[in-house]
Amino acid sequence: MTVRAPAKVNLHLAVGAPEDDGYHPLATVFQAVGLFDEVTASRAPGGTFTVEVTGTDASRVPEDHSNLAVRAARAVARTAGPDDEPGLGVHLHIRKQIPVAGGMAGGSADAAAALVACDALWGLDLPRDQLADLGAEIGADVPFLLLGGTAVGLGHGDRLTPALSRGSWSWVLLVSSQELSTPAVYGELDRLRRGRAVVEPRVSDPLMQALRSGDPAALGASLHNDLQHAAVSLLPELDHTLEYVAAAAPTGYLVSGSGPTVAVLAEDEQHAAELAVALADAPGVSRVLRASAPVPGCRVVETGVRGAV
Ligand SMILES: C[C@](O)(CO)[C@H](O)COP(=O)(O)OP(=O)(O)OC[C@H]1O[C@@H](n2ccc(N)nc2=O)[C@H](O)[C@@H]1O
Ligand SMILES: Nc1ncnc2c1ncn2[C@@H]1O[C@H](COP(=O)(O)OP(=O)(O)OP(=O)(O)O)[C@@H](O)[C@H]1O
Repeated sequence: MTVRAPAKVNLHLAVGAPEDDGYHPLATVFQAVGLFDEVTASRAPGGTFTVEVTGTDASRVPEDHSNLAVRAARAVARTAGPDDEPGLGVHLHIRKQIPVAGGMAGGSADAAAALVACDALWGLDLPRDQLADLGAEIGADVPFLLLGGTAVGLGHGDRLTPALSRGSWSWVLLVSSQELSTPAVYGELDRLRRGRAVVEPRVSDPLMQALRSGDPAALGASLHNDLQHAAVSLLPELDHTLEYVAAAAPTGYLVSGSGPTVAVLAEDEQHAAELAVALADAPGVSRVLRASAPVPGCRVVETGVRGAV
C-alpha cells in the first residue's frame, strides 16, 4: 500500500502569544505543493512496527520509534480496538524528497501518509476526520497534509477550512544547507517579542483575495510569515539568501513555515524555470526545486494488487 504525501508552504503565518501549553495560536494559510514523500506500508507480524528511509537526506531521519510515521502507524493500530490491535503490525518504507527540518512539514507528511496507508492496509476504513484527529496528536501540520489544496488553519494550525484558489501557482524552493528546529524558532520569536504586546493572529484579507483572483503579483505582494524574523535571527546566513532572492526580482518570496527553506513565487512556469537558474548559486542554498501548487493531500497511489491502483 503506497501513499504519496505533499509538502506545504505557509502563504501567510500569523502567530499569537504562547498559551499555557507552550503552543501558539495561529492564523495561517497553507498550500500543498507538488513535492512528495512516498510511504509504502507492508504487513508485518502483530506488534511489529519498523521503518526504513531512503532518498534525499534519508540519513537525517530516524529509523526507530521516534519516526513520526511509526508513531502514526501505532496510533492507527491503537484505534483499531483491543481485539484487533495485537494482530496488527507494519513495515514502512519512506522515500524522501521533502527537505528534512526545512519548514515544509516533511515529517508531518510522512505521518499523514502512514495514517492513510495503515488504515487502508488493515482495511479499517476510518473516517478522514478521525485520521485527522489522530494526526493532530502527532503534529499540528498533519491534518493539513491529509487534506491538501489550499486551506486556512486556525488554533494550532489544525482547525482547517478549505480556501478558494484560482488556477495553479508556480514555486521555486530554495533548500538550505542548514536546518532549523521548529520549537527553537517559536522560542526565538517569543524572545524577540518579549515586553511587547502581541496582536491576535488574523487571516489576511488581501491574501485571500489574491488567491481568488489567480493573480501572481497580488499573491506575491501579500505573502507574510511572522516566523521569518526569528528564523533569520537563529540563522543569520538566511538573510544573505533572502537578499540574493530579492535581487532576482521574483513575484514574491518568504521563508516557508519555521524555515530555513525559502519559497519563491514565479509569474508562471517559464518564469519559474528562469528563476531556478538565476537562484542556483544563492548563498546557503544546497538544492533548488520547482513545484506547482495547489496539489491534493495524501492519496493511495499503489495498492500492491496488480491493476488495482
Ligand atoms: C511552523 C509550522 O510548520 C507552520 O505550519 C507549524 O506550526 C509547526 O507544525 P509541526 O511541526 O507539525 O508542529 P508540532 O510537531 O505539533 O510542534 C512542534 C513544536 O512547534 C511549536 N508549535 C507548533 C505549533 C503551534 N501552533 N505552536 C507552537 O508553538 C511547539 O514548540 C511544538 O513543540
Ligand atoms: N518521517 C520523518 N521525516 C523527517 N523527519 C522526521 C521524521 N520523523 C521524525 N523526524 C524528525 O523530525 C525533525 C523535523 O523534521 P521535519 O522534516 O518534519 O521538519 P520541518 O519540515 O521543519 O517540520 P515543520 O515544517 O512541520 O515544522 C527531524 O530533525 C527528524 O529528526
